[in-house]
Amino acid sequence: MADRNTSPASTSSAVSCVTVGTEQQSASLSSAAASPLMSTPPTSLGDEASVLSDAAKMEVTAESHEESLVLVAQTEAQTTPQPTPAVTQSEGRRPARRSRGAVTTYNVQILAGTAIHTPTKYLEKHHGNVLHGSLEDVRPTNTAPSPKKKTPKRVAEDISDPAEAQLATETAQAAQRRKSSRPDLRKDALRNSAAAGDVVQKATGAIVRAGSKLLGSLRIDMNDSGPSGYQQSAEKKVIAKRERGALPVEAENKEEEVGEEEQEYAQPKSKQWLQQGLFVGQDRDFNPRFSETKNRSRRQSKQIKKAPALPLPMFSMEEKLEDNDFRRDFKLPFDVYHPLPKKVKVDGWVKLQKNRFIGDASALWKRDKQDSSSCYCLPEEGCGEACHNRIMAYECDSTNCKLTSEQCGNRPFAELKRRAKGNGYDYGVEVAETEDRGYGVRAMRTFDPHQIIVEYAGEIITQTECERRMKQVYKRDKCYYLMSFDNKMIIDATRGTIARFVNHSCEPNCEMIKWTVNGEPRMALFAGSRGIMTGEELTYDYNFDPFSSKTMQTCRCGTRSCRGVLGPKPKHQQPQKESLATTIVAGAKRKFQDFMGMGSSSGSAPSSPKKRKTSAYANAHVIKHQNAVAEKSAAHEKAEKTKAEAAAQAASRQNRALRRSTSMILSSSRRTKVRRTRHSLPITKTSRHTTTIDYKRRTPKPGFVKPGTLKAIRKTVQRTPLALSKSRVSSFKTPKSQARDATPESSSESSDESPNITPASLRSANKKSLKQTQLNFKPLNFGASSSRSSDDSLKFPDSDSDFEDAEPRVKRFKKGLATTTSVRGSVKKTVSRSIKGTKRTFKGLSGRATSGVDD
Ligand SMILES: C[S@@+](CC[C@H](N)C(=O)[O-])C[C@H]1O[C@@H](n2cnc3c(N)ncnc32)[C@H](O)[C@@H]1O
Repeated sequence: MADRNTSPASTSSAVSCVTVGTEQQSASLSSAAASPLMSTPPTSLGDEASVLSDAAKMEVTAESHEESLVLVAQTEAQTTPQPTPAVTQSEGRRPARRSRGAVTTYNVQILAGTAIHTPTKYLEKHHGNVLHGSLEDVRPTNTAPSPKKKTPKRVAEDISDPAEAQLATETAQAAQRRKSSRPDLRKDALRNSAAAGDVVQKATGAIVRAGSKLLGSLRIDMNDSGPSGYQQSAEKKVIAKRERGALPVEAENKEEEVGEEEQEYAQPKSKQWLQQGLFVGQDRDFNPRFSETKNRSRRQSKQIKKAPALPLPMFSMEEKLEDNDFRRDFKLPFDVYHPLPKKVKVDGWVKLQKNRFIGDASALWKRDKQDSSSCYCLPEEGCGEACHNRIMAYECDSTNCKLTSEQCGNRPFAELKRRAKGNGYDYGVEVAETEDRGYGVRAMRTFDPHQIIVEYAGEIITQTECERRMKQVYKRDKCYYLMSFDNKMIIDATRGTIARFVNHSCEPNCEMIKWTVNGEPRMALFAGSRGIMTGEELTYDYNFDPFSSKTMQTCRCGTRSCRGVLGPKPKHQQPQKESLATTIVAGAKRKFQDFMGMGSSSGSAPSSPKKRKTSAYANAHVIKHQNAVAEKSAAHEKAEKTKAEAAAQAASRQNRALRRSTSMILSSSRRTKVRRTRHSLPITKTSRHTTTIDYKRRTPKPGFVKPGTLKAIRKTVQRTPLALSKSRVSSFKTPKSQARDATPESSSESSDESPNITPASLRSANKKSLKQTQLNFKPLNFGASSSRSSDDSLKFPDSDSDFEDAEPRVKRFKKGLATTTSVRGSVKKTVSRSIKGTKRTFKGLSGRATSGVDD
């Protein structure tokens, strides 16, 4: 116990609670409390806390006791000598718990005056007697006893307990001793704390003032200007006062101080936040004395050309670097937190969030309700890739899917709806301007592969309404926002969602897909298999239908595999087949028209609504391209025409020749008849059928059919009989004189000399003779005398068998004649048709070109 008492660290705890048991004890302890060691303030927070807690408990008691004891002690001290504190036997023993609980406990901390360490705030809260103001106010000016001081007297007089009286005496003595060295310590301490509070407050004020002045001076230095804000206004007031001369300098200074204090700290203003760094966004000629607006107007008046702020490099620095002219100073953009260029506002765009039916479309729509689909996915599958609805592009809902919306992963349009309720970044797309394709759509966030991005919604119209709009409403428009939808319906997104601004690309990053949602078809843009990055332009393949599009538009997507036009790649002109003239020319014409993008409906009529999007006006580039193609095609047509003419000439020559041969054949036939009549032979009928033949193979080439053809035919006819007898084939020579002199009579005579003719030999002889016909073009003297020398086996075909044998050849000639006639006719027709068609084509093309250029 003695050790503990001597320890300064344990002082507070040792002395914080003193149990007054006996007189001796109390005397010894009170003396201990009065010793300087015991007044050492606590050093630890825990200790202090314990002090505070004790102080709170015993505060009132201790205070009242202190006062009373001091008075009692004073009176007793005057009468009795001070007893020397003695250590009794019982000092080393701790009293029993019961005895300890029965006695009064005092807070010696407060008694000893060490409560100085209690924070002022705490005292203010828990003690009514904390002193404020200057020390003068606290210092007793009036020595007259206060009425309050009488109360303790009464209390002291009331003390009847001898133990308490003893304690009071001892405490009074201790207090007396303390008073001699530290008069009224507690009050002083309280005063001191109040004064210290004031000092701290003032010091804080001074520091803040100094800080603001320093900041002001810094601003002045940096900006070559005076301070700003409220400080400036305070200074202005002072200057104004000086100017008025209303105050002398000293008074003025005082007033200034007080004024500043009042102005700045009496009513603290809301905190002034710095909006930006000191130099960010400042131009060289920026004067901070002036407002932003005034600075701007001053700069504008100076007409200094400033470089516009650059967009951040990650999006456009590459192209800027490629631009050699781009060599300018730049400053950091103020809105560095907004990396993308600002989104644009599109004039005249009426936004629609969902489809709206116009006119008859609604009725038609109801009539053709969609089919249904359902899936049987398990929760663990989550309607993934294998979901039946997903495969069929049907959105799952409570009617066709058993999973909950949290479990199911096939509800894209529901997701879209959720996103639309969020902020712009949830929605994820915005309109932006492209360099050469008008407006476009840009992603403000990332999208997963195949994730829904935005719905293509607008007015649902019928084909009739579409045509009406094309003719009347959109006839001067450059862009159409029409998309073939479902069941001959068209979505006109002129009033519609942002999806209407999505441009075409030959290497797109999105897809436009039709889905069935709650039984209704809906179109939406989905991310492609690569997904989408923030800032990427969204594109899909327009997939124009070339048969219904009126004009092709040049594609400016700039991808490697760009097809050059919006739509499928134009087919190259295939080499023309020289088949039948009709087929050729008709085919060529169709291909030419296809290539030029002119269907049967081309002209002034609007294009078919089947096509997804068309442009009303072809630009100059397209027209140029079309002209080039037209020239090429015209040259080709011309070549075709020349060829056909040459063929026609040849055919006509052949025809003339055949006519001659026909007359010959006819005369021959007549003669045959005569002979037959004479010889009573049956007349062989000649076939008049026209066979369809291949133009290329059957039409004689120019130069092949010669005027001498007739002679060749005659010769063939003449020579045929020669082949009748094997023995005579080799000796086929007809002396001209003999042939000329030969008479039918003589020939008739000789006919009797050819009996050995078999059908087989005739056939083979015919073949051979036909071959020879083609090979030899010797003049044939058909009417020459059939007389022959005995050596020569030449025999005029005057016998029946001979004429019979000649019959197939006659047939073939007649057929040839018919064919040639038909070929001639068809060629003639085709050529005229071709010329007409070409004329029409050119007419149409020139008309279109003119209108396009005009536009
Ligand atoms: C549905 S709009 C797209 C939005 C359009 N850019 C705008 O400003 O409103 C279709 C039109 O955009 C233009 N366009 C779209 N993609 C294009 C591309 N790759 N090249 C050239 N023009 C394109 C064409 O004029 C086309 O007719």
